[in-house]
Amino acid sequence: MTRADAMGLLLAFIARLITGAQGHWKGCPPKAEQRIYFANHQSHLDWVLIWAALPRELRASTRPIAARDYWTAGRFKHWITREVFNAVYVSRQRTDDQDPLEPLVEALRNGDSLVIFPEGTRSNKGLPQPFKSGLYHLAQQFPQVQLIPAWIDNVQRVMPKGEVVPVPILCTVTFGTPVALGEGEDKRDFLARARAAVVALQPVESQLQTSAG
Ligand SMILES: CCCCCCCCCCCCCCCC(=O)OC[C@@H](O)COP(=O)(O)O
Repeated sequence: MTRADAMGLLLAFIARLITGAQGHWKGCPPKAEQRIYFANHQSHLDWVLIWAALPRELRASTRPIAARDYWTAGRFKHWITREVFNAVYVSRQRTDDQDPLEPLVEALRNGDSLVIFPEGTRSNKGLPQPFKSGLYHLAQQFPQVQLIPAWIDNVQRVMPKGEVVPVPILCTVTFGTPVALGEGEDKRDFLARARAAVVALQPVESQLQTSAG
């Protein structure tokens, strides 16, 4: 076993410890078909929880989209995303001569499944920020790929932005019904609908907390 494999197992173990096991597949079963999972983003553990919730045989072909500026700055961050999780890096700064979605398109052409956090950054509010447009463009180009919304609950309290040491607390990942781009659907409408599909998966107890504080 390589060091990267061992790190993967260790992180999956930690994720299971703090989440009390698997995800809740409410709107779709885990399945070997090409998918783009999209979720709210509050913590580095978000990706690990989704990954740990997948059946082991689907993990190798399911890849996180990672911000290039953040995850290639520093040897450990680069190693863990490249070697352990086979991340697809995306540039968050726009340049004129390059399509930021190109690496994602290539991965999808390859048949890989992706996990995207369409807010593009971690937020510490209860509800997700508006979604960036990448998800819409990918939905247009890859109509055959299933778009699966997911809500990750409570992780911000395990490892909020700025914290290094995780605090054990129960977390859940809930997967919803696939969302499809409507024929001729407007970009803004689709992105708002996709975000609403994620928010709708928030467990009731946690909705109460969000609205209370
Ligand atoms: C227990 C020790 C925890 C170790 C954590 C290992 C984490 C591996 C995480 C791989 C994550 C890949 C997905 C990242 C998605 C992404 O790239 O979102 C942007 C944020 O990331 C950083 O940007 P920001 O929130 O703006 O600081």
